[in-house]
Amino acid sequence: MAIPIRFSELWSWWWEGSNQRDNIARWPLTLSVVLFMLAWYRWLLAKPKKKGEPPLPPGPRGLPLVGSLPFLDPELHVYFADLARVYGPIAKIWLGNKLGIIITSPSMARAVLKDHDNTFANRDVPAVARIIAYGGKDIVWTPNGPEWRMLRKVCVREMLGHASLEAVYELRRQEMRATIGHVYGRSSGMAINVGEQMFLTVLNVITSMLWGGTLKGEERTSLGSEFREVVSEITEILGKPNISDFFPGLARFDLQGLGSQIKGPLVRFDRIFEMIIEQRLKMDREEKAEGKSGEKGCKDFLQFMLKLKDEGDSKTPFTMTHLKALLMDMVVGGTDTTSNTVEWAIAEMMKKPETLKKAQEEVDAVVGKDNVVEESHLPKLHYLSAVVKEVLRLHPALPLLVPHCPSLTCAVGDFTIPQGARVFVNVWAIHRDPSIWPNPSEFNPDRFLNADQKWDFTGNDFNYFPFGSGRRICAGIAMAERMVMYSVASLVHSFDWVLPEGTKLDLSEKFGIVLKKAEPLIAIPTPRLSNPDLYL
Ligand code: HEM
Repeated sequence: MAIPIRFSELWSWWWEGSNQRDNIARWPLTLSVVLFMLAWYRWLLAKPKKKGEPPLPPGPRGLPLVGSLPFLDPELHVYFADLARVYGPIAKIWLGNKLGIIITSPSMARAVLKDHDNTFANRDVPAVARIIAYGGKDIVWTPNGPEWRMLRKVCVREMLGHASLEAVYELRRQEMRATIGHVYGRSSGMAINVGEQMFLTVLNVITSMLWGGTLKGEERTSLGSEFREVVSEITEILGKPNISDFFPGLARFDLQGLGSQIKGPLVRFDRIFEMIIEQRLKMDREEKAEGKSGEKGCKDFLQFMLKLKDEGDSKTPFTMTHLKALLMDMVVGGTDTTSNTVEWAIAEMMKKPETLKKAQEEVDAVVGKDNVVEESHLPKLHYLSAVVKEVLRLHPALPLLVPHCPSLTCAVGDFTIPQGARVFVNVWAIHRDPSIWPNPSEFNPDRFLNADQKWDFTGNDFNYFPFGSGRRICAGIAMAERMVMYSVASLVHSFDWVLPEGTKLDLSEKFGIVLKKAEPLIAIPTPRLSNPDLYL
């Protein structure tokens, strides 16, 4: 997804992009003049074509060619919420040559994600995402159809369903205990970066579920640090605004060079994937030779996927490209989303210490101070569950979801949404609508303890849907819910948290492919369990 920029910056990207390619600098410029004329023409004529078809939604006029790009605020979710106040719950915005539709009310969200789910369950794939996802062969970017359904089934039912997650609890437990031990080791008054710690924990959990049975010891540790580097390189490039997305006609010229930049991390990832896959195949061959194959079922998701590749449905085959693209989805899609939510939870509770105290009292009562948190305790932690829900209300990890794209021109409300538009559902703004949520900016977990209202993550209630709704709802909800709850419970049970002297808690947000804290949470942990053995 592209982040917005100011016009001066847009120009400098354009300029840099052109200069990096001296030998072709002249003809893209000429070409762009022609495209400018075409884009302007299209922009002027962009209105419903069929007689009697409802009009496009209202929205700012913008400028020829660039549309509203010069006026965008980097905090895109806030800017879109402001537009909704002027133009209403369904609005249009021109981003270069691309038509964006902004949805900002529960009823419009329902129309798009439920009533017209089949039409809108598609994506407008950003140029760099197509490259990094092996040509868009992953779950996130594959269009609605048999291939996407097959991938979803593999992922949600077979790997990220409750039964599969239960089977690999020990892996999550080991990583969580290692994190708590590591934080304890640094708890002599030293501050830690909470988000960074959690990112490492989640990454280790995900990779150990993917190929934990394949790589061991030193090899696994060194791979972990390489992964961290590559993931942050990828998220950085994915977060940059790209002229190729605003002017799809120019995409093939890759004027900013982001397409070639992302090929670097892709090659590194691919090399790692190849190496791990080769290792797993070798282990399988050895086990077969020793007559041990099929003894205990699959040891990790990689083994399961390799089996599926060889034995799967011939009508919609699961290929090696799908396998690698799924590995990429899990590693890139599951890490930042989960770790940022944990960081927000600790930060919000530190800002309102009575909530932290209440959460700690609850965990103490359920787990005891002479014990460690286990996932089996989580269903009894009602207040903590309310904390997590409230954090995801205020700071949904993907504030505009992953933009949807209608496969057909469609009427929504009194307006037309043309085929191919990029549809932003501003769940962040809906979660802060004062007509739904009293004192919406206040962090108040108690609002989720009201027994009359069943708030959950199923996406059935369009007042609250941090994981999206409909066919394209998050594929990792079960995993995310467990990991966030388990992490927050373990962190508040094991430690008290204070800020380093002289620092202030800043809760500002920063828009990006994942909504982050503008300033990382740096906090000092103090052990609160009596027995040091509980930190080993
Ligand atoms: C707190 C953590 C998380 C949040 C808030 C979150 C939220 C979301 C949202 C809002 C979407 C887009 C829904 C839409 O477009 O309508 C999404 C998609 C997705 N998420 Fe998550 N997510 C989280 C964690 C995870 C994890 C841990 C995984 C996997 C390990 C994961 C895998 C995916 C995938 C594969 C998709 C694409 C689904 C599709 O297009 O069919 N997510 N997530």
